Amino acid sequence: MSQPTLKIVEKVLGSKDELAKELAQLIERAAAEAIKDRGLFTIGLSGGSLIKFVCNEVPSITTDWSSWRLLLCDERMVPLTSPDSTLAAYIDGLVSATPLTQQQFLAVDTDKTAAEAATLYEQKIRELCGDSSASLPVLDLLLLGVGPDGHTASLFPGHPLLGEKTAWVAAITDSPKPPPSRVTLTLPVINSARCCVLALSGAEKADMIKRLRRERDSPVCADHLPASMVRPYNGELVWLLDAAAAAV
Ligand SMILES: O=C1O[C@H](COP(=O)(O)O)[C@@H](O)[C@H](O)[C@H]1O
Repeated sequence: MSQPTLKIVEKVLGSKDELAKELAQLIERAAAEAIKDRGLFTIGLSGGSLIKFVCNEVPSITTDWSSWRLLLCDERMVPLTSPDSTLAAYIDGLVSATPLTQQQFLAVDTDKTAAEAATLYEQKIRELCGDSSASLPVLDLLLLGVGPDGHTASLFPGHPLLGEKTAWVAAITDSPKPPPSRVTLTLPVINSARCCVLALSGAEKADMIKRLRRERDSPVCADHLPASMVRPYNGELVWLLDAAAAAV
């Protein structure tokens, strides 16, 4: 059976700073559209290098901040005091620099087991979406990073979680990248979003990106890297690369 066509936009920016500015403009547009159409903007944030891109440029955009609801594409099971906490990094970078409040962020309960936290996080997203019986949520915008191994969120190459079909949020306790215990949005949730942005930067990722491009442009297969399984067929997939990452 042939796969539906995926709408892909790929942009190569000269530097990491330009990438951050492009990303901020995209977020500004997505927020304006979501708020106009639905009165709320739901945005999923990832950790790692993406945090700086978002925190450096997003505070200068024009938006109705009170209509934002921010969740995490994945979170490490560490307390907010840990330097590994993705939520803490965003609170630190965004709450003092914008009118956003900490209550607008959907926190993962990192004091629970990963399995309990995943169940609770799914409930929180169901409440946010206002439809407790929906089969999948339609989040406005997911910002995803890609690790040098091709992982995205906390979905790692060859991991059984890539086959998850029904849960919205899953626990992982054997992450190959530390810390080992995390929760993550699953592929069905990621691929139901209105827009997924992959932010790809750094020369160390260039070889992996060549492989990702090939995989992205061919039918999905079980041995593909997790980042090339990001295919929001009912929305749009945006790749933002800096020149070093895009080098062929
Ligand atoms: O561990 C993680 O890594 C990925 C990629 O991080 P990067 O620093 O290589 O960009 C990140 O997207 C994910 O959210 C995070 O938990």
